Amino acid sequence: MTAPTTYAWEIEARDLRVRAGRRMAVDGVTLTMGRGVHGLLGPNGAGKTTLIRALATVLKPATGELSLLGGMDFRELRRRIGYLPQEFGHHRRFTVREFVAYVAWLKEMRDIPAAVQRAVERVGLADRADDRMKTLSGGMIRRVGIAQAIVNDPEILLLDEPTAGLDPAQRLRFRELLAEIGTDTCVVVSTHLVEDVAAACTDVVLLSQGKLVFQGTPEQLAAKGTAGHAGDSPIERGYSALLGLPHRPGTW
Ligand SMILES: Nc1ncnc2c1ncn2[C@@H]1O[C@H](COP(=O)(O)OP(=O)(O)OP(=O)(O)O)[C@@H](O)[C@H]1O
Repeated sequence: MTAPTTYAWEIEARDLRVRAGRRMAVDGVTLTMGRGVHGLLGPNGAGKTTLIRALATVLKPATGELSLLGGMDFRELRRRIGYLPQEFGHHRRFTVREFVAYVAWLKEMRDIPAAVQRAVERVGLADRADDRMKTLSGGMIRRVGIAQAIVNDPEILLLDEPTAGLDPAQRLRFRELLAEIGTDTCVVVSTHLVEDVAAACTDVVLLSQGKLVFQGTPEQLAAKGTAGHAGDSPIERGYSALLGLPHRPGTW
């Protein structure tokens, strides 16, 4: 049984600063995120991974406030969060089922076999559930990563570049799954693929150099762009406009 919701937002950050090494990689971010799919965008080094790691309670904020699910102790919080890191470590000799069950066990779940079966089915790996991880393709391993993140039906789901390594058909299915999960969960998904955001996100959060540049709907982001900005689609041009990237063919 889940406790009744007693908070206004699943995620609430106020003037949040988080260090990565010696650098303040998240540098004064204020935002709120509720249910829905929040696409976290930004150029390399913008601070997306660092923000997600702070939301996953892996990194402790240097200053500012971060309230997750209304504030509760870390152990309880971690049971209610799902997290797919960018570099997803797994045990090559574990089967898919063993690995997802192991994560469920770490989260102190009850009725683990049923939850594992459901998570594995949701990512389309039921027929590979008893195969060892080392026999899977890169895209399938990514899907196991998604399965372990959703096995506890989290209230906050954090996915750091989950579509890396997925082929186009898998990406489409993944977007559907995100939309499904986002109806009653706060999903934060970092990506470099602006078209993923347009197709799957209810809300876009754009970071640059550790600061929040924009938060709004994909349509509002698209409306920021003009033909003079870099990009193949309205939303990419909106992204470029907010980052001040002019259209300059032949340059990086
Ligand atoms: N462990 C570390 N030590 C030193 N600097 C770090 C460390 N981790 C991250 N950084 C720096 O902090 C900044 C933010 O990094 P972060 O990984 O959060 O960005 P990102 O938006 O996820 O980037 P990418 O899109 O390339 O994954 C970068 O300048 C990065 O070089």
